[in-house]
Amino acid sequence: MTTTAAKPTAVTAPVDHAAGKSRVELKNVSRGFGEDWAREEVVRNLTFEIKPGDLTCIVGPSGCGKSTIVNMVAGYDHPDSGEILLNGQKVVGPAKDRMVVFQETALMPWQTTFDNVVFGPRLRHEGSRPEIEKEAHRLLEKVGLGEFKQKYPSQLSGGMQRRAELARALINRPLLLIMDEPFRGLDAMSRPLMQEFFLRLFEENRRTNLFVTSEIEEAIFLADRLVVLSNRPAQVRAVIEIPLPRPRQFHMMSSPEVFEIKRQALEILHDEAMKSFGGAAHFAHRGPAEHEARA
Ligand SMILES: Nc1ncnc2c1ncn2[C@@H]1O[C@H](COP(=O)(O)OP(=O)(O)OP(=O)(O)O)[C@@H](O)[C@H]1O
Repeated sequence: MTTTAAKPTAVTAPVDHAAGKSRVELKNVSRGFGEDWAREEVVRNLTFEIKPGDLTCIVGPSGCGKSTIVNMVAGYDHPDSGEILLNGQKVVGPAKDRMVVFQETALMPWQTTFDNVVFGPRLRHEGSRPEIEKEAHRLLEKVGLGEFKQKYPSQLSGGMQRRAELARALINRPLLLIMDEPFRGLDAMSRPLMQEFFLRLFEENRRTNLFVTSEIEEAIFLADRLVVLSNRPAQVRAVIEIPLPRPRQFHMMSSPEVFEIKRQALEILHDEAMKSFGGAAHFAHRGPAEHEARA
């Protein structure tokens, strides 16, 4: 199956006053795993801000600690030191004001797309049943799944599943939408369609967004700001503003300023990747025999 829609359907939305007004601050956040001598520091003194109505992209080398950061912002995990604030309030646990869309589908396979979307609000008895269902219908139309409401997740393509997840997150009207490599694993046709679809959705109401990706082009295309991370332990290596106007269009990606931003970010990422390969490169250069002889 292929992704069928690249533009959110025009459906009148109830006013969401919270969208686009939330600020997230990470202040000297550190996190490690393991006991005593075997403890590994994964995030070190991380400080950055996600401004209201902005899409902030975290980019970093593979395994540097991006999901660990997401888990802490979502409240699934806690910093060892430092703090995370949402509109000045310390994040102490998961809540529906911070919704996460992960790269793996989290849709319940035994429920229809519609039932997946209404699941959270129904469980929490938020509003009347007709209200919840009306909003679910609206959101599913919005994400282009109007005709797929009664399908099960396995009957949807990867791109459709991500859109269903978006509807499921958005029904909670989160103050912060967190996307953890949501388009990883999509095929080469679906990924740009999803990027454009997601951009249009974001640009409609500018809900404050934290987006994690390891694709630098995707980050530049989507973001207002890139937070470029170091190798593990993750630290902020650079914060790069993306001066492209909105609505974003693919043709903007061939401008000289995008080329320069890409060069800057790739230089840092390459530098960081080389650090993790440092030991291996040194080993390869001298050869195993020499190492064994010295052992
Ligand atoms: N709960 C945990 N217990 C022990 N180690 C953990 C835990 N969570 C993460 N780690 C370790 O932290 C490191 C960073 O993992 P994380 O998934 O945050 O990185 P990432 O940048 O998201 O990776 P990728 O680019 O592969 O998605 C890894 O070495 C991982 O094993």
